[in-house]
Amino acid sequence: MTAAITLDHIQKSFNGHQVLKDVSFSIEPGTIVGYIGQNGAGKSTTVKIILGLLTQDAGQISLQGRILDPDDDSYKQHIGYVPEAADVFDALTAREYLTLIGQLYGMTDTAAGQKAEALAEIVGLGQAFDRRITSYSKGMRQMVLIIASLLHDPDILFWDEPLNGLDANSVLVVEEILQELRNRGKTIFYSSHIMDVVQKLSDRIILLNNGTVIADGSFSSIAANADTNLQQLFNDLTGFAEHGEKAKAFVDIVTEAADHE
Ligand SMILES: Nc1ncnc2c1ncn2[C@@H]1O[C@H](COP(=O)(O)OP(=O)(O)OP(=O)(O)O)[C@@H](O)[C@H]1O
Repeated sequence: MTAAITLDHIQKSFNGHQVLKDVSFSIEPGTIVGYIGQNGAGKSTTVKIILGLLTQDAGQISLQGRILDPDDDSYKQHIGYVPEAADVFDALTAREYLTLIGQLYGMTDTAAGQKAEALAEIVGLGQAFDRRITSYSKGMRQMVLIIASLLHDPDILFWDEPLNGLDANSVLVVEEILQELRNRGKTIFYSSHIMDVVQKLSDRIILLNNGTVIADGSFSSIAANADTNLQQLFNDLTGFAEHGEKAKAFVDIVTEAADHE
């Protein structure tokens, strides 16, 4: 089977600091991959390189068996992206914004508008669909981004913190949507810091630390024993043991009597 995503020895530095030292993996279609790592580990950088928003210093990327060519962006038709921090044109209504996105992917405005409205209705945005996005809550904006990433029915999804700002009910809906997409052969590559969700949803977990992949596999295959959970495993593998001491030292300083002028 042709891999959906293949990274072959990717390296990337910023200002002399090597963020990605040597990152390689290959992902089969129809897989949900949780891409995890500490803040600043290089998760967003990896995704931006795959999407052509950044250029790697070394290494090769293939999507659906085709080596990415920076001069040919036709592969973007097959990709959906939810960025971690999105610039939405929030002076537009959701209808206007999503119709515009659909058009950028080659849909007619009628088809894009109708599809977006039907999706918005299902996730509870129907009544707000013709309101400006400036008036939306964080969770509502996130749903707009999720719809925007799916309008053109892409094969591969890159979602950076897709559950950002969503309430508990919306999280459940999005989790089910992810699983349904996977069941229909889509590949989902997402990053999140919510370890219980990553543990529950991911067919495969890839843990990035110090610029390399230090764990890669299903949760049961990377867990040392059956009693652990992904949060514990993450702490162990990234060498982070002293969270209690850190919290105490932090609050000691907060509550320390200060000299005031
Ligand atoms: N355009 C840039 N210029 C300089 N440094 C950058 C740039 N983009 C990212 N970095 C640095 O690269 C490192 C990795 O950043 P990245 O955003 O990929 O991390 P991340 O794993 O996604 O983190 P988080 O979980 O906090 O979102 C950080 O040290 C960041 O400061």
